[in-house]
Amino acid sequence: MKLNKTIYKEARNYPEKIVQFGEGNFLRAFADWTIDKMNKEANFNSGVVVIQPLQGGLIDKLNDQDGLYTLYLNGIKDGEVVSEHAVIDCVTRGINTYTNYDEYLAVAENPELRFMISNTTEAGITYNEQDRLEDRPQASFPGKLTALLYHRFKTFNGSKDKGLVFIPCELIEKNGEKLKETVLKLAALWNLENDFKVWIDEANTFCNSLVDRIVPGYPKERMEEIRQELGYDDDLVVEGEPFHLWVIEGPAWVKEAFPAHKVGLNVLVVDDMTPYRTRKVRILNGAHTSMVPVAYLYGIDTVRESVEDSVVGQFIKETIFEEIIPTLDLPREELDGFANDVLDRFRNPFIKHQLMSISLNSMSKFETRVLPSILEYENRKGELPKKLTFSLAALIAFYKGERNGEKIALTDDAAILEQYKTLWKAYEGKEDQLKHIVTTILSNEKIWKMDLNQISGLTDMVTNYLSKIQEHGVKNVLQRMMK
Ligand SMILES: NC(=O)c1ccc[n+]([C@@H]2O[C@H](COP(=O)([O-])OP(=O)(O)OC[C@H]3O[C@@H](n4cnc5c(N)ncnc54)[C@H](O)[C@@H]3O)[C@@H](O)[C@H]2O)c1
Ligand SMILES: O=P(O)(O)OC[C@@H](O)[C@@H](O)[C@H](O)[C@H](O)CO
Repeated sequence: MKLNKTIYKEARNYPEKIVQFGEGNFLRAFADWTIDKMNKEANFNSGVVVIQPLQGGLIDKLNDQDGLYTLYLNGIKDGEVVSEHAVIDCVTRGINTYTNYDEYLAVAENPELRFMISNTTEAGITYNEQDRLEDRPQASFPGKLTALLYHRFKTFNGSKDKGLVFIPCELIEKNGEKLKETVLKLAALWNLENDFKVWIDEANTFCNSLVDRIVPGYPKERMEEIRQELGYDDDLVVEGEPFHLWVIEGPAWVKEAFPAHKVGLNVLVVDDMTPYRTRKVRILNGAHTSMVPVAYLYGIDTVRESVEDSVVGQFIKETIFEEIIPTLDLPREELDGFANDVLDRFRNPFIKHQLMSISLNSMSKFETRVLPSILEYENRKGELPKKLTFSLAALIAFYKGERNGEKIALTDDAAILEQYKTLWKAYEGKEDQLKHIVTTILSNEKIWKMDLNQISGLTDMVTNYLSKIQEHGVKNVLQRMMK
């Protein structure tokens, strides 16, 4: 028996006021949970129409379940064990733009539409100059969005009260500003009239936002147990931790328009989210991204096991407290407190956060989440941080795509994977090739936005670590390093 509105009779029908790009785990466990709570406890009365940004995805499953799914929140909150689950019913329908483009465009014609929420990973908010207004659909998320907004602008003759409030959740700096800038760039590329650009600018509000909740996603291994507990089948069960924080940088009126504070949620509307963002991205995400290649090649599969392992755990703690925190400007006590909470969250006994799931697009994540700590450490101390540099070497080894003779299912940009494939193919155990691999990867300015070979000593240090990793394996090298 599959979860749907026939078996879940409590499900309500809400008017669609929110369009959401992305049907992934995070948005369902965080943004839609927030909306669901506001609907149920503050009469927010808003439904969410979900757009699948890529050709493949979960939209068919979502529609098969009438937009319903079960969310589990498991962890420790204020020292108490929390384990709760609920059916989220704010999603009205899902649309695949590749098969139902007209239905997609028609979303723009709804006068009640008020918000846009997105999470298309760090790879999503990009300018694609191949996109055209006539495409059905445009390849990129901003391309699709610009077409939708243009249709709205036309439908309502540029009416100023039909603009939207944008709250993107992608973990990139100034996500709202970047999205607006990309939409305007596409409007220029497509030669759309100036009035449209003015409408984008004046009738719409692009907020920047920062999200925080660990969402490992579909609890594959516990599904039999969960099915027994729920008494129905649900292909979209999603699991997250109770902790949540959503910092929205925007005008003060957004707080009333999106009244999550009224239902006691940790959703802040602020003038400047920079300190929150830097702290979270560098400490939490930075620790995740830097631990992945090290811990995975060490032979560990999950975050909790990594933190609890005596060697890898020590590596992670020293990385955070000795190499990341000293590069940040908030009071030390506050940073230490946040980092200790993060380590507790990583130890959440209920959650099996797979390192491989965090490894998605690790190259761009390393650039945004870890590289700034390396650069700032070097800037402040005049030397390179050893553990973060070791992690960079381990990352290059990780992209060889093999752990103990088994293939690693790498997921990243096709061009990056191709580059690694070519480089590692030419290696064939030749020591001098390692420096070539490192130099080539570090010089990829598309990834790093600079040539990392220019950082004094980095190429040699990474090559040296990579050479040791190749010869002895991460486990042996790390065990010696952490003695
Ligand atoms: N899972 C977490 O713990 C968590 C917590 C905070 C933030 N996030 C953020 O959420 C993002 C997604 O995480 P998730 O767990 O929902 O992953 P997911 O794999 O479940 O969902 C990914 C979503 O991004 C879309 N997408 C992927 N690449 C895209 C591209 N190039 N263009 C447009 N859309 C694209 C997919 O269609 C899908 O909707 C992460 O990259 C991260 O920025 C996740
Ligand atoms: O979700 P990603 O893939 O961008 O990054 C992996 C994790 O670092 C991330 O999901 C954190 O768990 C999250 O950002 C916590 O709020």
